[in-house]
Amino acid sequence: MNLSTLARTSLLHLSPLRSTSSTRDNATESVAIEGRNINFSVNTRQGKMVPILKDCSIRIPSGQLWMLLGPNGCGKSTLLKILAGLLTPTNGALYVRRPKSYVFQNPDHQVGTNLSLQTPEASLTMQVVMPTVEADVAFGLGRLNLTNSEVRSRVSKALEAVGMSEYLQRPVQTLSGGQKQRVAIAGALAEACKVLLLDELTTFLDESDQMGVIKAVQNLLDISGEVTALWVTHRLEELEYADGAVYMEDGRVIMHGDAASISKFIKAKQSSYIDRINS
Ligand SMILES: Nc1ncnc2c1ncn2[C@@H]1O[C@H](COP(=O)(O)OP(=O)(O)OP(=O)(O)O)[C@@H](O)[C@H]1O
Repeated sequence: MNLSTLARTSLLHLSPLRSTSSTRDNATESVAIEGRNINFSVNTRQGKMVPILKDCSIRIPSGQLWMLLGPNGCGKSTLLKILAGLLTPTNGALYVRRPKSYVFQNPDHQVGTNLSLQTPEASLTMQVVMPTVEADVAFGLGRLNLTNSEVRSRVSKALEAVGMSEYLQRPVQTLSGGQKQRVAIAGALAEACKVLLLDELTTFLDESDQMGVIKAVQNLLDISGEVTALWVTHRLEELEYADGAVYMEDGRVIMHGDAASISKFIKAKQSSYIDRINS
């Protein structure tokens, strides 16, 4: 999205909040992600303001895996990019625990890339080919002033958390799509990232790679107890791995809460749509 097309913004930064809901055993009571009445509009070339997000509010407890679902074009990626700090909302209030990391949809745009660009809101990564998985995960640590043994320890723990320890010396370009996604997540973890914003990671993956990535994310949340993940997906079946979910339509948050209720709600909508087109 072209930043020059953004409308004037009025963004309030929230302080860390407390939550009363918690479904993962080791979750704390604190909130890792909160957005209140987030609006986002773009100006078209004809000078018309087009609303993309309309009064979106979400609240995600720390230590949990939540999924963000909805039809094509409903605003999922836009909301995720706002949470990542890559886009600025037109107005609303926002809190996202730091450090936070946005992982791209296409693994080839993420792994072997890692040329970091820091903005006040987020870090962006650009493509530079790294020879091995170890070098790739370690790359972002270069700016942290760590000793070699600290770097090795962080890389090894991060790769262990995503089940990729045995790939340490593998050239990145020989990995499958799902393995590249897991290495990208390990890179964020090695930098002690507390919030993972994951944009349709499983879109380009086959079923076994898809499961590998979901399990890796679940595993690292279980191990750390303090990493929170928000996962954008189209796949309803992935909801069974989530602690909670947000369902959007036409730029609005329609439903927000436990994954089972949202799954039921979406299935009911789908079957009523199928009934309508069959009648
Ligand atoms: N710069 C822009 N100018 C005009 N419209 C835009 C711009 N960027 C995004 N949009 C529109 O905003 C809407 C939301 O886009 P977004 O990519 O957030 O949707 P999404 O739910 O992630 O879609 P998908 O599931 O297809 O990836 C879409 O209708 C898109 O066409």
